[in-house]
Amino acid sequence: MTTVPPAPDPQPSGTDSGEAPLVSVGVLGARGRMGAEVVKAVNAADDMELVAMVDAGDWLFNVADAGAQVVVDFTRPDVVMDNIRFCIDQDIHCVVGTTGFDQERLDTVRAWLEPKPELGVVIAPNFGIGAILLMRFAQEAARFFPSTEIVELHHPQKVDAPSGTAVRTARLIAQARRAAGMAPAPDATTDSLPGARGADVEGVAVHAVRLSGLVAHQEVLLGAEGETLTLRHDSYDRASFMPGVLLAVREVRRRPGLTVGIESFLGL
Ligand SMILES: NC(=O)C1=CN([C@@H]2O[C@H](COP(=O)(O)OP(=O)(O)OC[C@H]3O[C@@H](n4cnc5c(N)ncnc54)[C@H](OP(=O)(O)O)[C@@H]3O)[C@@H](O)[C@H]2O)C=CC1
Ligand SMILES: O=C(O)C1=N[C@H](C(=O)O)C[C@H](O)C1
Repeated sequence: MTTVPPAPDPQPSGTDSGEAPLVSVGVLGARGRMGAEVVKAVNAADDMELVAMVDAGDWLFNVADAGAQVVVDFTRPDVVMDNIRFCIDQDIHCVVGTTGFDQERLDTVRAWLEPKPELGVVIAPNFGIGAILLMRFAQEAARFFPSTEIVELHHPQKVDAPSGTAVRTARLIAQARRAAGMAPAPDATTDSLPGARGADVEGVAVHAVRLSGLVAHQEVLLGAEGETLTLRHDSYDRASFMPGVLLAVREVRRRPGLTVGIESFLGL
């Protein structure tokens, strides 16, 4: 797919009317499930203009040639680092929803940004407001419950497991448990089939379900003697991620450096 200019705008810059200029946005992964939703959302936003859509096999320079100020990336964990590097080299701000970021990758992006103090990159494993609140609630609750496990449930086309959201939730819970000086969660299992107890993310068990009919869902199960607390979030439609994505596109140009998660944009 080559660069596809948006429908002509009667006042493309917004400046003739005295309004703020439109933010020029390029979308990477534009033909994918999330990318296509971002294209729709940007086209519907009256303060943005879509200047480039790029997918696998397309010429990445299209986003630079089209003058994108902000690129939104929903591609794949195995290509996203190259895309970010490219955007930083081209002085383009980046909003990244693609998953697969560990501490090493985040440190690498931070290092790439050092010589470009005016540039912003936002990397968020989940732009859904409910999912962000679930992470916060889980973090708050963790210190009160000796046991915490995570079950994430997604559509079967998802390429990574566990989900980026589940990994981040587990890390936040683990951090809260460490800060509270808690012992490891009780678990007497000595004999199980490999995988039966899920993945171990900093001491928190994470279980991944892939099921036709699902979109993106997560439960955090917390247990103490005689009681459990279950926190659950459901994204039934990818439209649920769009308010967060558009917020990040608006914020990224005034947030230089690397921002992980959009909690701070929401006042959390
Ligand atoms: N942060 C958040 O809120 C959310 C994050 N995600 C994450 O977003 C990512 C994408 O998810 P989803 O949209 O479902 O996946 P899709 O597979 O539907 O979309 C990814 C698209 O990117 C394309 N692509 C692959 N390589 C490149 C490249 N080098 N340059 C440009 N495009 C490329 C793919 O093409 P092809 O199929 O030909 O490879 C595909 O069209 C995943 O990591 C997912 O976990 C998803 C939902 C919400
Ligand atoms: O691939 C998906 O669909 C999703 N990916 C993100 C993740 O891995 O956390 C966000 C959401 O769960 C949907």
